[in-house]
Amino acid sequence: MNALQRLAVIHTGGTISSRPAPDGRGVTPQRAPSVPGLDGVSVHDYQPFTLPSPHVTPRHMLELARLVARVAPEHDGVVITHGTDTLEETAFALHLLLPASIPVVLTGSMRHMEEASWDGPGNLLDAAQVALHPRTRGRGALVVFGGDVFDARTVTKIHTTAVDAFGGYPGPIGRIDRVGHAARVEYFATPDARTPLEPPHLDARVEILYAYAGWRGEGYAEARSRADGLVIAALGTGNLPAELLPLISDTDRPVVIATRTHAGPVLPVYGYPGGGATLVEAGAIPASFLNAHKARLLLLTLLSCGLDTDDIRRVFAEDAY
Ligand SMILES: NC(=O)C[C@H](N)C(=O)O
Repeated sequence: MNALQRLAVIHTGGTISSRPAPDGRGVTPQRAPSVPGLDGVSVHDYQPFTLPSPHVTPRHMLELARLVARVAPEHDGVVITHGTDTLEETAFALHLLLPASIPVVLTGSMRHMEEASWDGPGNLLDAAQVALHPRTRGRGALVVFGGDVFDARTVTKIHTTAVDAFGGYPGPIGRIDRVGHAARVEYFATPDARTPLEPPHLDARVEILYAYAGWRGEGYAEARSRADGLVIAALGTGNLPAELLPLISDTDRPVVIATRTHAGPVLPVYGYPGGGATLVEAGAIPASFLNAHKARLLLLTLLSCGLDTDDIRRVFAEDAY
C-alpha cells in the first residue's frame, strides 16, 4: 500500500475564509475552509494570521516564507489560502525568498462561503492537487485559480469581481482539470531557476508613484525624502513627462521604472526629455517585465539585504527574478 501523502495548508484569511459579519457591517475573514475530498492525503493546517489581504505587509510575507521553509521538509506540498487583492505580491515574495524546489501553491476565492457561487472549495482542491503533483516540484511558488496555474512572476489580478480573476502576460504556465475524480495536471512552461534571497528583515521603505498625462512630479520630493527607494509606474515602455527627468537625475537612491501598461517590458527606447533612454541615462533602473508592485517587492528585498544601487541595477538588468 502507498504511504499517505502529506499536505500542509497554511491559512491567512481573505475571502476564502470570509462570510458576512454578524453585525451586518460587511464581509470579513472568519473561518478557514477545509480541503474537500482528498483521498489518501493527510492534511496539516496552520494559521499564522487571519487577515483581509489589504492588511498583509512584507513582514507577513517574510513570516510566511519562514513558516513554509520550516514545514516543507515534512510535507509533499504546501498550499496557502490568501486574499486575492495582494495574493500576487505574497506569491512573488515567496518566489524571491524560497528555493524553487519547494512546491508551494497559493489560492483564494472571489466569492465568500455563504454565496451560491462560492469558488473556495474548487480552488482549494485544485491547489492541493497541483501542490502534490510530482511535476510541480522545481517550479517554485505558483498561483492556482479557476483551474489555471500561474507563475509568481507574471500572475496578476485582472478583475475585481469575476471568478476568473487572475491572468497576466503571457498567461498560465499550466492547467488542472479532472477526468472523473482523477486530477490531470499539465505544464506548458517552467519558471527560470534563481538563487533565493535571504534578507534579515523586509523593513526597507519603498514607495510607488503612478504617472499620468500632465504629471509634473507632484509628490515626488516627499516620497524621495521618506523612502529608501522609489518605483514609478511610468507610461508605455517606461517614459515620463519632461519635468520628471531633473528630479530623477537628482535622486541619490534607487529609482526603478516600471510601467502602468498591463503587459510588456520597460525599455530605453525614447530620447526626448523624460523618454526611457533619458531616464536610464539619468540613473533610473528599468523593471523589465515586473509590474510596479512586484518591482517594489524586489527593490525592497534587495535593499533589506543591504545591496547598493549598482548591485541592485545589476540584479534588475539580469532579469534574475
Ligand atoms: N477575493 C478576496 O480575497 C478579496 C479580499 N478583499 C482580500 O483580498 O482579502
